[in-house]
Amino acid sequence: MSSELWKEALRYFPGGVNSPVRAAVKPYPFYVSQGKGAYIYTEDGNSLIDYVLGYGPLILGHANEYVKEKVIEQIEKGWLFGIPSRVEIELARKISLHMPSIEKIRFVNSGTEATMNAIRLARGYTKRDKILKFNGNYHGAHDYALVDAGSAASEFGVPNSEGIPQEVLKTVIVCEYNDLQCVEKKLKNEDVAAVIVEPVMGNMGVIPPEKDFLKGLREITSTYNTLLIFDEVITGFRLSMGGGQEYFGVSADLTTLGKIIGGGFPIGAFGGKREIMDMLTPSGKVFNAGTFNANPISMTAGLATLEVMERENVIEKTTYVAEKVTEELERIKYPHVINRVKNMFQIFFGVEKVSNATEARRAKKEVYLKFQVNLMKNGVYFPPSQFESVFTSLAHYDDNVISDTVLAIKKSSELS
Ligand SMILES: Cc1ncc(COP(=O)(O)O)c(C=O)c1O
Ligand SMILES: N[C@H](C=O)CCC(=O)O
Repeated sequence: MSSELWKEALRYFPGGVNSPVRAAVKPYPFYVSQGKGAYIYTEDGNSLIDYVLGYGPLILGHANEYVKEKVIEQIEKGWLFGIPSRVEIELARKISLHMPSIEKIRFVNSGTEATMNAIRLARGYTKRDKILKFNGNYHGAHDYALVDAGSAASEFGVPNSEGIPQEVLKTVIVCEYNDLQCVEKKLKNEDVAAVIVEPVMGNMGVIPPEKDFLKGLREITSTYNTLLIFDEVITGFRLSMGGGQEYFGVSADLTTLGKIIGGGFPIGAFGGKREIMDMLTPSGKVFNAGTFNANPISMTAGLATLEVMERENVIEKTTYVAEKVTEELERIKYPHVINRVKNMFQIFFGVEKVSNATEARRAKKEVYLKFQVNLMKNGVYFPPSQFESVFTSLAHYDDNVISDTVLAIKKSSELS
């Protein structure tokens, strides 16, 4: 039973969990025993249609057969060598085919490592110390990212984590998302190595960039010789095969990836212009290394996932599901706004517009939570936090899954 497992977990893990957002499920986290397709199955004998999908990586759904076969084939051959293997080249080739701004890439093990290293590389390349990020953007759990951070950092009231040296904090400048004037002013007055941005905010709920925001960032950063880093850990291979860059028609100097490119196994990557990437060790003097970098299991699962995505028009199918689900959400009587970009979305109650983190924080979180708990009772799992995104997968592209979701929304909409 989940209740018993939870009691024991509280003995072993701080706050009972190994990543804070998992503790946001009310009244206590359910424990998952299995996942298949669009469904997860709990230790309490319940099944739920899963719209969290491991917080984004599982764009094909749980335990996809093709990915599973490929991973098992790789396991038969061995799972870690600390020696290069063919599959890392195959995955790099595929990524760079779809994302031409990535001329060279380094595989690491999480989105956190990806952004941490991309920032270090930007500093090494520009010989400047400062970076600019946006309020509510989440770039992982390292020191330079935990300033006005979204996701669980906002959910648990610590957008600015304790334990980060003042010297580090002095190097991080924050602007409001969609505020180009702020960016222009800061870049004019300070020597900034890089602007790092989520092309669509997916860690304060979902917040799209306003028209010309990303293009504006491109222009301003070019003017001041500041690098533009697109953090596409969520949006890469989700908004389009070429990520947010292709979708919005803006090219970044450096790109960080994670989630989907590992097919559900631990992954991170950062890549970009050849002349910048060549500053990395061993060709250059900006250090990065990792025992598990480019491990063959994550490479294989990622490659298999991208192969399915190419074959099966996954982005359009997952977008269709998101359209159907949000059409039903629109019918909810309680005042709300829904932000959706392709196959990622979130609903905010009690506000008329959410275009940045400050506005997202004004939404009625308690109403969202009530809705989320109602949905769980009716067989659908939305993120347990207002500050996460709802995701759809290929496995959701199924009439029964969609109609059961629509029914669950109807039954869960009494919120006053
Ligand atoms: C945009 C973005 N960047 C970076 C990260 C960090 O990735 P990871 O959790 O794999 O460290 C996340 C999610 O956690 C993310 O959504
Ligand atoms: N929003 C985070 C990543 O996108 C959620 C994952 C986590 O914090 O465990």
